This record gives sequence, C-alpha cells and structure tokens, in this order.
Amino acid sequence: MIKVIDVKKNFGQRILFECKSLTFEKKGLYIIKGPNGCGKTTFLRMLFGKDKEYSGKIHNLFKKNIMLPQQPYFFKGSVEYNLAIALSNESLKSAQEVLNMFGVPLKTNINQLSAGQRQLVSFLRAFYIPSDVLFLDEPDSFLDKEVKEFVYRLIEDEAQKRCIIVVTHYQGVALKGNVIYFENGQIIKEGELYK
Ligand SMILES: Nc1ncnc2c1ncn2[C@@H]1O[C@H](COP(=O)(O)OP(=O)(O)OP(=O)(O)O)[C@@H](O)[C@H]1O
Repeated sequence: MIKVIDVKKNFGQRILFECKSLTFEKKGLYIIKGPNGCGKTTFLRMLFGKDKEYSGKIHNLFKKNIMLPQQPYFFKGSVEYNLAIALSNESLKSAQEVLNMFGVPLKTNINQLSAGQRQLVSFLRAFYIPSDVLFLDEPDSFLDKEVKEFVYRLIEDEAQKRCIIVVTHYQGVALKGNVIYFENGQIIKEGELYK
C-alpha cells in the first residue's frame, strides 16, 4: 500500500502540484493522466522513492518496487541478453513468447530494433520481474494498436495480483483502472475530489 498525505512539490519558488490524500492499495491498476509538464513523471518518482524532495508524507509499504522509466537502460548486446540479465528462466520464456508473437527477433542487437520494439522489450523486462508494485512511465508511447491492446490486457490481468501504477497519455485504446489526474496543480482521483 502507498499512502500520500498532504504532499506539495516545488521546484524552487514554483509550486508544481499538491496532493491532499491518495491511497494505492495492495492490488489494482492506477492510471495517472494529465497534460505535458504537469508533473506525472515527478509524482511517479516520488511514489517510487527516487525523489524525496517534497513536503508532506508518502508512506510506501511495498517491499519490492520496480520502475520502468520513460528512457529505460539497455545493456550492449542482443534482445535476449537484455532480458536474460534480469529475468528467471521461466519469466524469460514468457517474455520470449510475446516477442515471437509480434515478430521481434531475439538474437538481434538491441540497438537495431525500432523504438516500438525496444519499448516492448523494456516493458516485458520490467513486467516479468516479480514485484509488489510496478511503476510504468508511458510504457505505450511507441506501440502500435495491436501491441498496445495486448500490453494493456496483460497489465489489467496482472493488476488483479499486484499494484500497478501507469502514467499514460494515450486516449485511443481503453486501459481500465482507477484514474488519477492533474487539474490546476491538484492531483485528484476520479470520482472523489478530496478524501
Ligand atoms: N529537476 C528539476 N528541476 C526543475 N524543474 C523540473 C525538474 N524536473 C522536472 N521539472 C519540471 O517539472 C515539470 C513536470 O515535469 P514532469 O516530467 O514530471 O512532467 P510530466 O507530466 O511527466 O510531462 P510529460 O507528459 O511531458 O512527460 C516540468 O515543467 C519540468 O520542467
């Protein structure tokens, strides 16, 4: 569980956003939306524990936290190597099956993939690492409709077992979950202005 209590985030004199009260439960899908520059990535990093410069409290009680950043790190080498370095044999097989399904070559150097293919690899690598909470920062920006729909269903199913928090811009294909949005510098959960 993560509890956010009376949090304010500033950069110098500028107030970026505030969040009066928000709870992320043990399981479930949370979708963070808002215009460019409103602070979604900043908020995600604060929940993850990477950014600690704010007033108020964020209690993150999850033991194992995994984050997929907007620009994930890749090791020099093949697609397979980039997965094998992070995943158990069983998880590696699951990731490989998805990549085979979408025609992503496993033996190819990671740098030779398209942006969308690389994004799918980085998503699968983060997704198949066991965790209590998974933070995904725009995992879908380069994916085509078919891959996006597949990834969204994977996320939705998995969110029945653990907590997944996603930042996304995309409006076309529905990702079903609790929507959290930024409005006039306030972070609000859909349906309840302030708890
Ligand atoms: N270290 C920093 N110092 C000063 N300002 C920063 C810093 N990091 C982020 N900002 C500013 O905070 C704002 C929010 O940035 P953030 O990346 O969180 O937005 P976002 O909602 O994720 O945007 P996008 O949708 O474009 O990815 C931006 O205006 C950015 O310039």
